[in-house]
Amino acid sequence: MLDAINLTCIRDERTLFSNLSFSVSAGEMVQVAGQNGAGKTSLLRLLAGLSQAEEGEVHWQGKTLPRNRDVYHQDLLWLGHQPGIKTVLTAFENLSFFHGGGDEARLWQALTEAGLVGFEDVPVNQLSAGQQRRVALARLWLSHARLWILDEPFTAIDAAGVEKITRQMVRHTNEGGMVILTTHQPLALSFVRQIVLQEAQS
Ligand SMILES: Nc1ncnc2c1ncn2[C@@H]1O[C@H](COP(=O)(O)OP(=O)(O)OP(=O)(O)O)[C@@H](O)[C@H]1O
Repeated sequence: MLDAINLTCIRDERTLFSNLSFSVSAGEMVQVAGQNGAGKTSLLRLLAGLSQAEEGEVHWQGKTLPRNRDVYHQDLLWLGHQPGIKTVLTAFENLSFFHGGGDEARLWQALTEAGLVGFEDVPVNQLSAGQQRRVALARLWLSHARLWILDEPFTAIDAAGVEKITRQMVRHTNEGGMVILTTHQPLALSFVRQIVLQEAQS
């Protein structure tokens, strides 16, 4: 279980949120919502352990992130705003880099699911914006991480791609995984819990 406990986040002398507490359990999908600049990415980065809250703590399986860092890194799949891929490498090389171990069949399955077959040998910097995003998202078909934290996964993705990624997120939660995401697109899923960040205070 992930617990956010009394989180306060201040950026540029503005309090984005304060005393924010919630928990995410196995099988849950949570959407962090709010207008541009409300603090969604800032919250996701705190949850991923990439930045520190001014106050409060994030716990994974009952322990603070600093005390549980190794386990957390194994259990977490973080896909940030930036695709986080190496643009001089091909799609296939990127996926091999993230999920080495010689299981080429799984890499090909992920490339297929992500709609990248035929483009696997093209350097990523020659792919379209949506295809580059798909290289990052292909990890959703490779990862064994229990917790997925996804910042705007649908950016630059076409409608068919959005549907496919959504199905994969549902499959993950049905198997006991957890998903925390931000998206400005409506999610056609009734069971998604929303955490709405209100307008920033000055
Ligand atoms: N490292 C930083 N230094 C200074 N200000 C920051 C930093 N990171 C974020 N901010 C500010 O915090 C506010 C919230 O940013 P954040 O990216 O969390 O918003 P968001 O809700 O994800 O927005 P969007 O919907 O546009 O992606 C913004 O006003 C931003 O300028």
